[in-house]
Amino acid sequence: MTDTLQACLAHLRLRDPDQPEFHQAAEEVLSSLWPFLQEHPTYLNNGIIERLMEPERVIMFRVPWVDDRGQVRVNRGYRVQMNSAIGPYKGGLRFHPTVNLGVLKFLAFEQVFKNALTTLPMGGGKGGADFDPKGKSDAEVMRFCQSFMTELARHIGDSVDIPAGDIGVGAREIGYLYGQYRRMRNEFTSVLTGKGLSYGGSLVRPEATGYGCVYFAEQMLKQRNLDLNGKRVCVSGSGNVAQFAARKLIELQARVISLSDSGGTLHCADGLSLEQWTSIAELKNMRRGRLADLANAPGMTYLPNSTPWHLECDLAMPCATQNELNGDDAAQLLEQGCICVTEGANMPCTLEAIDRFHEARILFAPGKAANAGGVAVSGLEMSQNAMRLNWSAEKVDLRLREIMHSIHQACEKHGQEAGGYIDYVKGANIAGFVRVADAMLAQGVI
Ligand SMILES: NC(=O)C1=CN([C@@H]2O[C@H](COP(=O)(O)OP(=O)(O)OC[C@H]3O[C@@H](n4cnc5c(N)ncnc54)[C@H](O)[C@@H]3O)[C@@H](O)[C@H]2O)C=CC1
Ligand SMILES: O=C(O)CCC(=O)C(=O)O
Repeated sequence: MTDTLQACLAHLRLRDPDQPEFHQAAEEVLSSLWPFLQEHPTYLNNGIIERLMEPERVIMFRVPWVDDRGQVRVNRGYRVQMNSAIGPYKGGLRFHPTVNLGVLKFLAFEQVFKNALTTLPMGGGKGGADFDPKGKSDAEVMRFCQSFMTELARHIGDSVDIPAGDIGVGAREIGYLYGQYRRMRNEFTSVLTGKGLSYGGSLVRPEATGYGCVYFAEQMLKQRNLDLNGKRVCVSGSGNVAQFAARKLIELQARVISLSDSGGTLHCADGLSLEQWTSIAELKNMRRGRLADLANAPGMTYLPNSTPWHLECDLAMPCATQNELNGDDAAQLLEQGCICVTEGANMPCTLEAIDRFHEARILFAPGKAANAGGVAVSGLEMSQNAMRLNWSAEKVDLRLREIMHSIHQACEKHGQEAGGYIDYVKGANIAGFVRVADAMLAQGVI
């Protein structure tokens, strides 16, 4: 399998032909790692690549539940336990109709490298279901979560596998999932992160992914003696990551000129104010509405069926979902003068888009580095739970900043190119890989 990069990728495609997202994530990682692997043949000779590509375990299960009309519904649930060489499996749960094994394998694979970059002892995993919480009542979501956890509970534990949120799984879902686990096991442990503050959650966990992404962008700009002050930033998405990225950007005097959802883009040419941000957060988190509902709000223009990438901006922060920014979008961003792209979502840019950013020598950071703040603070939530105490928001935020800074340093160290350009993709992949691969080598062929 490992004779050449192309043979390796061809083998993966042949083995699981219906998993294009996983192939894409593998291609991104392996292409940038390949020269390093040639220089360090021990990894290839010990089958590290073959083992990294194959999940340690995949759990797939039926999730039956009853809707508000009394009808029995069935969804498919999953947990991909990808790699536990450096710690228990850790990674979110996604509830979205597009969830399938290939999507979760790509997310779990990315998570392995991301968690290693945080320097905390966490392996990688990801799970979820093809359940769509959109349009469901709270009672339906609760019954679904209880059924999902009834099966998942036998495969997780605070030293085994610690899930958290992702798309479609926020505070409400984590609460229902945690309640069911506690009821079944009769124990109060750190088996999930992203918990509510009243039952073991950490301050700053809800904000951490978005804030961390902005801290990372600050470090990137610093490379070129720039800062966020006055910069126009296109943010996509309007969920957890997008909201808190936008919030921190506003705090740091940047101009957030867009947010989006799957229906379209909200354009705010002057930059979102804190009041506008608050009304959007309330719409999304409390009323679970669509951005189209704000079409007539003052100072904002709603662009139906549109992504934000044609808007004139200095920075782009894709924070919605995978492959939301393609090669043509990248070309448009470059044409409009964008100098920095920081991925808040997991794999939001296609391989073609990344190639364009690299060719143009602009700053580009992959999600596994830039959005690692969320899982990092999940790790801090686990530490606080284990010590049975709570840290202040200031303390958690400071640790988050330090971790994002150290990830940036690791990218700089391993991603240096001729002329001082930093290839953050290469840097993040090599730094994450070495930590996991060395632990695998030390533990023998398992
Ligand atoms: N929540 C977390 O702590 C972390 C999340 N991520 C990643 O960040 C991304 C966003 O996740 P969250 O904000 O947690 O989820 P969320 O469920 O809170 O928000 C998802 C957002 O994406 C939008 N969206 C979904 N599909 C879309 C599409 N096709 N086009 C445009 N918008 C679309 C939704 O409308 C929503 O605004 C995902 O890629 C996730 O894997 C990464 C690291 C941590
Ligand atoms: O906080 C966590 O454990 C998971 C976060 C996550 O799913 C991600 O980093 O993509």
